[in-house]
Amino acid sequence: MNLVLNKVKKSFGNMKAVDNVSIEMEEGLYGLLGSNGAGKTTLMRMLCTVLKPTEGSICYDGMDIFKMDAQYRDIIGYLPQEFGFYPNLSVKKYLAYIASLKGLKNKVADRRIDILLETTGMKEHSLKKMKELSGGMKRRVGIAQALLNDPKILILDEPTAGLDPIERIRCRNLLGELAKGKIVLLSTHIVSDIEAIAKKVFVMKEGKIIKEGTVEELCSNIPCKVWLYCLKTDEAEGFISRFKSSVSAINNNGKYTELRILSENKPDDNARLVDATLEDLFFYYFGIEGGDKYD
Ligand SMILES: Nc1ncnc2c1ncn2[C@@H]1O[C@H](COP(=O)(O)OP(=O)(O)OP(=O)(O)O)[C@@H](O)[C@H]1O
Repeated sequence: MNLVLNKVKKSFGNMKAVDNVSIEMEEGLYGLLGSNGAGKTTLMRMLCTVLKPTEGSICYDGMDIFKMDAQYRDIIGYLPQEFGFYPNLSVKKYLAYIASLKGLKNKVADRRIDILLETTGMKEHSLKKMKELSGGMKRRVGIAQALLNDPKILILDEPTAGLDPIERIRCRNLLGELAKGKIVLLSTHIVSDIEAIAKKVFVMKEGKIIKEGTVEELCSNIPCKVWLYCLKTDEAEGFISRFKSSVSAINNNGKYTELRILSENKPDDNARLVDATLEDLFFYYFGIEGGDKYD
């Protein structure tokens, strides 16, 4: 099973939202990492046949997905950033409604819904109305609706957006489990969403995939050095303002402050060289404005 994108482009007028993307995915979970406006949603919408590429092809097991048409849509599950939301339906009724839209027979739908309520930890909330759910619960229902047809390909656009840290961990664990036997592509601008679970990460910037590889490969090939430097907190401010655009993390423990600095040169005699993390890589390519760890 594979999904192959060959020189895929999508333009809106003169704007190249996706620019010459060629990637290949097999079974497993893939992360699509990029800042706001990088082109992630546009790419995902093409993978779901919601949008047609301006140029290039997307093939599933060698077949053009746009020619496969309904046959392809039967094997795909999609969680858009904003999914259709019926506030007065209970979770169970909402899932039954989406199942009927997807053409599932009642008996099959009932069985799938029971399994998915269990898998997503929503069983005890199944009679709650959609409007009564927390952000995390809504995302879990969103994942459940994408899984109703037991898809071979699962496309999730920022599934953890707006979740608190506990819900985010829960969501991450669930997705790690779900990836068995499927191609899962998850977009995010939050490194920790994919760091531990992605088989491979695609880094997207200005419509292009600028890097791809396992987390280890990406981190070991970051084109600069990463330094850890611990200094007294009252001395840190001046140092930070001097190295501002190179400081990827600040950890203040009261009396002392620890800085991660991306620099070719040793920033201070007492700084020590450390291994890069995916967070450092994101900072290297997108800078301070690129992500929002607390989103
Ligand atoms: N229908 C459209 N018409 C015109 N421009 C569009 C359209 N859809 C997307 N764009 C533009 O294409 C670029 C990529 O947008 P896209 O939504 O794919 O990025 P993204 O990486 O998903 O960002 P975010 O994380 O903010 O959702 C942006 O500059 C956006 O304004």
